[in-house]
Amino acid sequence: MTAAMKNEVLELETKITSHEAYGTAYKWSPRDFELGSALGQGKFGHVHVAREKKTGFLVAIKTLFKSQIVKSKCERQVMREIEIQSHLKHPNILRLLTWFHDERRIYLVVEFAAGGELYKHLTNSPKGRFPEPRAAKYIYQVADAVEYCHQHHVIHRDIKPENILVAFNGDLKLADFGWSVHAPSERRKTMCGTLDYLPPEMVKREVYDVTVDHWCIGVLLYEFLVGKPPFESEGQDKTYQRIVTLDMSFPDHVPEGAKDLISKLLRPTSKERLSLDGVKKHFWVQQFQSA
Ligand SMILES: Nc1ncnc2c1ncn2[C@@H]1O[C@H](COP(=O)(O)OP(=O)(O)OP(=O)(O)O)[C@@H](O)[C@H]1O
Repeated sequence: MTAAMKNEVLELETKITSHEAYGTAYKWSPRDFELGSALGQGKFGHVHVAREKKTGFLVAIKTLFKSQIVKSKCERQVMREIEIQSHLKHPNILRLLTWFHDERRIYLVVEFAAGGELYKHLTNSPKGRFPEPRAAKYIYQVADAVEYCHQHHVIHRDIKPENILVAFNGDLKLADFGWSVHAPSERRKTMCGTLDYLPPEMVKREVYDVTVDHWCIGVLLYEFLVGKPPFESEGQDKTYQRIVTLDMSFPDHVPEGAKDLISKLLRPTSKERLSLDGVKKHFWVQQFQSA
């Protein structure tokens, strides 16, 4: 993206978030957006690409039906997701630009990630895995985004390829804060997240802290390079068993540097896990940063 384009995007983004184009008291409504094609189906409604009429700025609009939220007793979870996401401003975190609601629906106006789900990029790659430089670049961006979350006392808790989107310039955008929490020093486990990405302390329903995300980044990197997560098994019990005993192995093609990094993240106890700054500075990640 050229500097001029970057400025333009920034300017339009500011207009939308500050309501500058309309004045600060402006109340957004669906009439301000021209709805385009469907991007996907969410739990409580649909996601569409849309154009803000006055600025022409492309966004994604996620519509949530209030009745469905109430029926699933997810009011608090949805409000927490909105609350958390509206405060996070980082280049690798999907921006919630603004939101509004009417009698039946909540509309979330979010940054448009033209590349779609990272999961699809992974499955469409040759052999279902990413080449080393791409995996290293991605893991740096995820580590940077998650480090920012932790600095703002937010634990994501559900990092996986399905919850990461790709922007039009190829940068990653961490999304789906549905399971994230404001992090006190320690929390007691509530069962959530994908089995394959659960750390041992969550499997054992013990207290956990921000380093659950460090573990997930280790699983993510393994999946980037191997094409499947390290503890994937036939049944749920077997997956749990493999997680708590750290029963994993690397195929021959995984480079030594990446093995070293994954092993430093997939450690049984939280204190042993490499810091996120350590991930960004790891020699295997660093060697691809200028590439
Ligand atoms: N900002 C966006 N830009 C591009 N595509 C998007 C965007 N937001 C969502 N999508 C697409 O719409 C799909 C559904 O959205 P999303 O995952 O946010 O819904 P959800 O309610 O969280 O569903 P689930 O939790 O089941 O994934 C995504 O998988 C993605 O393909």
